[in-house]
Amino acid sequence: MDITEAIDDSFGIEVILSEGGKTPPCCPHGPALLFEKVSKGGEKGRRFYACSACRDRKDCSFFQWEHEKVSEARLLAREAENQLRRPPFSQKEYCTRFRKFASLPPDKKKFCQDCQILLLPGEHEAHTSHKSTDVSESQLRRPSVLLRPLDNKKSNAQYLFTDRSSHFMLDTLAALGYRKVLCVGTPRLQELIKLRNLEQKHEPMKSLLLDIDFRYAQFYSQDEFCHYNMFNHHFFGGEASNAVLQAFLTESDGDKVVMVADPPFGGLVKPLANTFSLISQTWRKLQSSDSSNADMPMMWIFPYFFEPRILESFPSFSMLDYQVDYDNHPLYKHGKTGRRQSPVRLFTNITPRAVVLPKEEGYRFCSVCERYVWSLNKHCAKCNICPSKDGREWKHCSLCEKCVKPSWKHCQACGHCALPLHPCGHSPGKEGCFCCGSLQHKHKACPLKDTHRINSCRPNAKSGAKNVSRKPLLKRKAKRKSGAARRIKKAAQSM
Ligand SMILES: C[S@@+](CC[C@H](N)C(=O)[O-])C[C@H]1O[C@@H](n2cnc3c(N)ncnc32)[C@H](O)[C@@H]1O
Ligand SMILES: [Zn+2]
Ligand SMILES: [Zn+2]
Ligand SMILES: [Zn+2]
Ligand SMILES: [Zn+2]
Ligand SMILES: [Zn+2]
Ligand SMILES: [Zn+2]
Repeated sequence: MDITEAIDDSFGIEVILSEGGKTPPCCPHGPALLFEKVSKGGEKGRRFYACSACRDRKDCSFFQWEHEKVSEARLLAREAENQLRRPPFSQKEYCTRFRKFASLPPDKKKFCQDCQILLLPGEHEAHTSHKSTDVSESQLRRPSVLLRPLDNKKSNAQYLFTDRSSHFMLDTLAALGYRKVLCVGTPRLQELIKLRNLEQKHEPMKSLLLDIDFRYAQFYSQDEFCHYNMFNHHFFGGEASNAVLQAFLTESDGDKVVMVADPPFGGLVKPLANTFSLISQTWRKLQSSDSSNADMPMMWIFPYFFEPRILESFPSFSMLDYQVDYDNHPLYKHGKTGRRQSPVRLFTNITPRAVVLPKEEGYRFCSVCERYVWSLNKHCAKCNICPSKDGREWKHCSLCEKCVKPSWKHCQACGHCALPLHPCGHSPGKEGCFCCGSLQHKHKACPLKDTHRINSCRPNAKSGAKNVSRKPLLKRKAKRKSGAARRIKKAAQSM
């Protein structure tokens, strides 16, 4: 039995976080997450453990029923597999290697494209049949350019910030007085911070990168990089890495710290929120007593249609109108220049009016909402908000008494606004409640609403809950959208 079979006949999957003190089994990505099947009637199904980080079982096939007895032989095989998938060097060894590499003459500085590793002199021979390239000083300072972005659509596609977006974020954080940036899954931001320090034009900033991609370990010292899984707050380097985080979060000499996280798109909100809360708690414990109630300043970069779910976990967060865009993503471009506007936004507990969005890019300040908004996001006097979420100009419907997407029309039969081609008359929706499957009510009225909170409530039967990828969502007219893509698109439409 594997995860696909386990969820094949199911209606939905829910993540169960920390119930009691049971230690979860480990896959190569650290402690597995506990999931629960939810069937159409809303009955709870069997619980099982699966990998926290991989949404494709080709990347990690770990599966175990909650109360399954696992034989000694299987445990040993598992441990062997976990060992096999560890990085070839420890962080300390990577640092020593880097120092050696940096001191090599320019013509000896080689990088193996196939193995994605910096080569030391004695190692060239073993890579002669591989494609290797020279590494310049400036390339060594830009690992996110040197390394091939991971493009595994299902588990870990690496989308790197454009200069526009990364400079905007860094300038904003610097202007707000932050001197330490905890970079969770944001290697390009960390790189920019280090480059900026070299210019010696600004007050120096410190950064610590936490990322699952251990190729980055080659370029950073032990207090600059930790091999980390943000879905279970797992440090592959154990206690030593945890100590690095603690030291970083300690605000000595008034160095204010902020976290910036850009998780993979299909990442489950609930475990991510749990991780960010744990980081905030660690930060709080390290503060002087006067900030014992404060929350750690955070920016969580995620698509706008996850707003309800993020706010459910972090009610003090606001979604900003700023459109984050990516270099290696042709469709996720800013405003008018790209084929589409990027749906990726900043969610933050920093006061929105303090985050000044650039006027020259088309943002303006709304004095009523006290935040910067996108030019097409016009303030509605009736709703008394700037209502647009997706960057388009929304319009007020007096019957619904709220602003709706420009493409929506008020439907008399349904009694609310919807896309002109919606499955009309099937109120509360042809597919009923997306939480428990009942056709009698909508999610809002679902009696199980508070018990069934998962990122994407209902997986497509075949593709499974974990098949959430970043790319398919972007292809508006993809021939056949994955279950996840359909779901996320639906989430976007229902907003
Ligand atoms: C969408 S990319 C964001 C990159 C960012 N925009 C930048 O330019 O620096 C997601 C990042 O999270 C990392 N990542 C993916 N899964 C992760 C996990 N389970 N734990 C920690 N990091 C992860 C990836 O290696 C990648 O660097
Ligand atoms: Zn795994
Ligand atoms: Zn090689
Ligand atoms: Zn407004
Ligand atoms: Zn309105
Ligand atoms: Zn309406
Ligand atoms: Zn209708």
